[in-house]
Amino acid sequence: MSPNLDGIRWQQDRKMENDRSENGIIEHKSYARVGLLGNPSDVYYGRAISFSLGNFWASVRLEPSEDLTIVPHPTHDLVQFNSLPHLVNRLQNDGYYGGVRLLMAICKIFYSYSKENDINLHDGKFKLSYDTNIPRQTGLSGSSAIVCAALSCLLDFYKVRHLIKVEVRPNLILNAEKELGIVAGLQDRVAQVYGGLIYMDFSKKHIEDLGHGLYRPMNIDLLPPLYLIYAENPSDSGKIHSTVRQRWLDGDKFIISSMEEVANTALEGLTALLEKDYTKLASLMNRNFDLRRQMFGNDALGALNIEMVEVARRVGAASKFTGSGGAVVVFCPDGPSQAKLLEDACEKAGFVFQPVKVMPSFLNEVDIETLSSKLKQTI
Ligand SMILES: Nc1ncnc2c1ncn2[C@@H]1O[C@H](COP(=O)(O)OP(=O)(O)O)[C@@H](O)[C@H]1O
Ligand SMILES: O=C(O)[C@H]1O[C@H](OP(=O)(O)O)[C@H](O)[C@@H](O)[C@@H]1O
Ligand SMILES: [Mg+2]
Repeated sequence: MSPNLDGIRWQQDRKMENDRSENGIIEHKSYARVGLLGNPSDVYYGRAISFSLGNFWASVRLEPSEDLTIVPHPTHDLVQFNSLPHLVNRLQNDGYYGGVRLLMAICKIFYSYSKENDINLHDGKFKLSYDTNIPRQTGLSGSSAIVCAALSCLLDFYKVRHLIKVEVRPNLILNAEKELGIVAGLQDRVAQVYGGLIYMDFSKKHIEDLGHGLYRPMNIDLLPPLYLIYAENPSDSGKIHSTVRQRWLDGDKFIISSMEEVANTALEGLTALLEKDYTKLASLMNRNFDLRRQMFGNDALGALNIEMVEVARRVGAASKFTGSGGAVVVFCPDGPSQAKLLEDACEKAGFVFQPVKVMPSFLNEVDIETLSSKLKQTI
């Protein structure tokens, strides 16, 4: 685009923003996330390093209104079908639910939290709608992106951003999903609330003393170029019930020690990133996935998911799941030529291959003020 056209586009964007703010309309985006090291130990008092992924996002729009309305999305909350096979096909691919229940759940959790903490909410009402381009069931945290963007809208509509600390917000997002029976941990929600690259420590002591983990934003320039692989229709992958959580609760020694080792990949990864020791980063990423595979087993992970990891490893790259499966994050130690080999291999295998775009932190001044002073600084 020419500089002149850029200028016109910029003015149009500003005009639209002004029009929206005059009408009291609030819009927030929340991005997908990549668990780079340590996941899923976040669910087990472990540690993680994750970042906000600019390639995909969800957006939520809040418009002041006479009634309180949650607007179904025209495609994600489809209730009108061409035929019975269309309905069945849709349920088989995407399940029964869209985002409406997520918006309702965060409204409930936000209200309860405000009440319990003597945060006064005005009587205004609103219409809440959403959109998302985060591929579903790919372990890129599409559900919490919708919840996170909605929470941000509520914070601004009720003007309580300064009263609900940044560290607490991931818990609210997680609680909204727990309310719906969605099994999840805090890692994703932390990355989505903070943006950028974050080191997280979920040690039992922190969780019990503070009610949340310790979260340290890191400079995104510490990251080498990374790539993302995902499957557009991730079939049955990762859906087989896993017994890992029960085994951990039952004190299974192998699961407990393996989870500690997974958590250590994040601790060692912190030093490796700070020193830009990318050889070490590659070995930690591989180790992280290998430990997951030993704990969960091939059936629970799914053949397609394992193939996504293997396709990268066959060209000598390091790879692991971004979340619980469906997408893989890759580091190519040999640089662009290796990435090209991988791109070709992905095309042959029918996987989508994309360079990763890391989103910088999007905390504003009001958000940062809610943080305790030693957690304000980026490491
Ligand atoms: N793209 C989407 N559009 C609408 N709702 C979604 C979308 N992705 C997830 N959800 C909602 O979140 C719930 C959990 O989604 P999940 O499969 O865990 O996705 P993810 O791993 O991407 O977070 C779904 O049952 C649905 O209610
Ligand atoms: O297993 C994991 O790595 C993560 O799984 C969940 O994320 P999802 O995007 O649904 O795959 C969970 O919410 C995270 O806390 C785990 O680390
Ligand atoms: Mg989810």
